[in-house]
Amino acid sequence: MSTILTNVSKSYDSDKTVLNDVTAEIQTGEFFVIVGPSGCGKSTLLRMIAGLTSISEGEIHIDGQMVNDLPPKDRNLTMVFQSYALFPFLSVWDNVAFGLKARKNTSQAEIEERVNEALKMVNLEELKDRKPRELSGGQRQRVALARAVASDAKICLMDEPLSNLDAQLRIKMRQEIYALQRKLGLTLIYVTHDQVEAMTMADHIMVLHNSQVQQIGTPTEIYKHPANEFVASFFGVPPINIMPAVKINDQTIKVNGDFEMSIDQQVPESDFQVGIRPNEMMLEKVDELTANATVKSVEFLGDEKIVYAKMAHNNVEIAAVVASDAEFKAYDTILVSAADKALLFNHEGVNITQMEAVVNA
Ligand SMILES: Nc1ncnc2c1ncn2[C@@H]1O[C@H](COP(=O)(O)OP(=O)(O)OP(=O)(O)O)[C@@H](O)[C@H]1O
Repeated sequence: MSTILTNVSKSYDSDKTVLNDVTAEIQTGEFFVIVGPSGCGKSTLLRMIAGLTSISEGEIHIDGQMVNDLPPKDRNLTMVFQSYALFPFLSVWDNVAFGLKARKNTSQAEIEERVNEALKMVNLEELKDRKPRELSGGQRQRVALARAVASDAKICLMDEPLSNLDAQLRIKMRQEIYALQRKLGLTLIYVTHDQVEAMTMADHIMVLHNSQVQQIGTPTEIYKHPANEFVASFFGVPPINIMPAVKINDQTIKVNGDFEMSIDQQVPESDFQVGIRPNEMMLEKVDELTANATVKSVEFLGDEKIVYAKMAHNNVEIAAVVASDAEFKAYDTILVSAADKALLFNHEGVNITQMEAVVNA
């Protein structure tokens, strides 16, 4: 019982492929997030699962049934859009009931029970007679969620449902959606361009870029073992530092011509890059002669600081997370090195790290 995409491709015009050969299996009851930069085809993929956009090549199966030619209403799924798609002239209650009424095979008593239950779940019972225009953005979002919940569909598809909300409400709604999905055991397929949303909610994440699936994995797998440079850079704030490196000897490399580190795998001969997360960078204030970088700016975040620095070679800029009491300021001359872990990428950007690299600071 799952949703299976097999070699799914999409071209809108004959020459432009928007999605190329997407294969994935989404388990029943899981929170599956599709993430990627703007225009990478996320919505298109969701709309193909929903049946709102045709499939150019490949097959989609839902619970064992090939659905390529099945109209949306027969796919037993529900969808929450960015715009919520609420009917402005219907009350909250009627908006939630709309799908059930349209199906015609649900009794009035059952409709009432389901709608009331769904409204209770999202804490909107008291506002059930209001019209959408009399609600805040977050409340409208909850109506859309209640509608999805009431429909009792097996699969719920959401396309950037939180993008219209302010930051605080987004965090709150994120928690509510997550709690609801867990409570109901919904299969939730969720599209976002926000890596934090993906990381915090997903059981599995599909990363899309350049029309292709870059990686499918749990948030931990994606963060710790990114398939390539793109995935490594997409997740993490500030992003991972990627720098060129050369081999010094079998287990020592020189990063960006600025500092050496030893790693516990056979070092590639040439032409590779190293990726170091900002919290693995180490900084030390030193005199100009010893320095290999200069501080550009410092951001104070409360518990920690982010130091942005320019390395001595290649105009490379790095970010480092340091303790909030570390005293760095713009124009300080510093010695940059790296602690603990590094990823290695070959010239095509593919992650070739065999084991975690260890630093010899
Ligand atoms: N109906 C259409 N006809 C032609 N091209 C389309 C159509 N819909 C989308 N596209 C193109 O397909 C590509 C993928 O669009 P899609 O909306 O799936 O991306 P997305 O990843 O959801 O982007 P965003 O995060 O900006 O919403 C884009 O280049 C877009 O211009």
